[in-house]
Amino acid sequence: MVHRRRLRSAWNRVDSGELHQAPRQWQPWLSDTGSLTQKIECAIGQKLEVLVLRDCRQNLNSDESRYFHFKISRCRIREVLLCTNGVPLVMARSIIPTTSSSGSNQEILRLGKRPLGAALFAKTRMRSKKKSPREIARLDKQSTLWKTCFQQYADLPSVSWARRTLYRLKGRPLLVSEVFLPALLHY
Ligand SMILES: C=C(O[C@@H]1C=C(C(=O)O)C=C[C@H]1O)C(=O)O
Repeated sequence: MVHRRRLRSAWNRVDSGELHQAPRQWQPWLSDTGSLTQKIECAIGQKLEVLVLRDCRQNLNSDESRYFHFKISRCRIREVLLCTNGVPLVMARSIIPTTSSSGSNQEILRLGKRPLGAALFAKTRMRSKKKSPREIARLDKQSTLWKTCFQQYADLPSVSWARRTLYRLKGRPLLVSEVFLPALLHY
């Protein structure tokens, strides 16, 4: 009998004590619970540039399918680089299931070059008091997310620290993965 090879996942819950495994300089970025866009813009003292690499319906990678218990295989995926003065600071990949971008969410998620955080952290939006579940990972060339991001961003360092957060927009899930790039440490 062929046993399904258990998908290797490098992800650990940030509140499971794994944060101290990360390099000290990445820990505040991995654990911050507010808007990443706002945190970066505060650090750089100006608005971020959002370079949209892809924003279309695609297949999930194996890690993401497993995260959603294989219930969804194809949905809207948005991949961006958050830059300042043309220098990438973060690569982000957001999984937006069809059910999460329908109804009144459809207009809210019509983003273009606006950062997703502007929708998720809008003052007008009631935010649930519950903390959004957060995982962190040390990505290398064997990591599923590393391989997925490298297809869109060839300058991705061979070892990168990342986080992924399950946000909810009007109760509907969005999985946001963010890979931190070396230039962010200049701020
Ligand atoms: C979720 C946020 O939005 C940021 C912007 C994104 C985008 O525009 O696609 C994706 C992830 C984040 O880095 C945030 O600011 O916290």
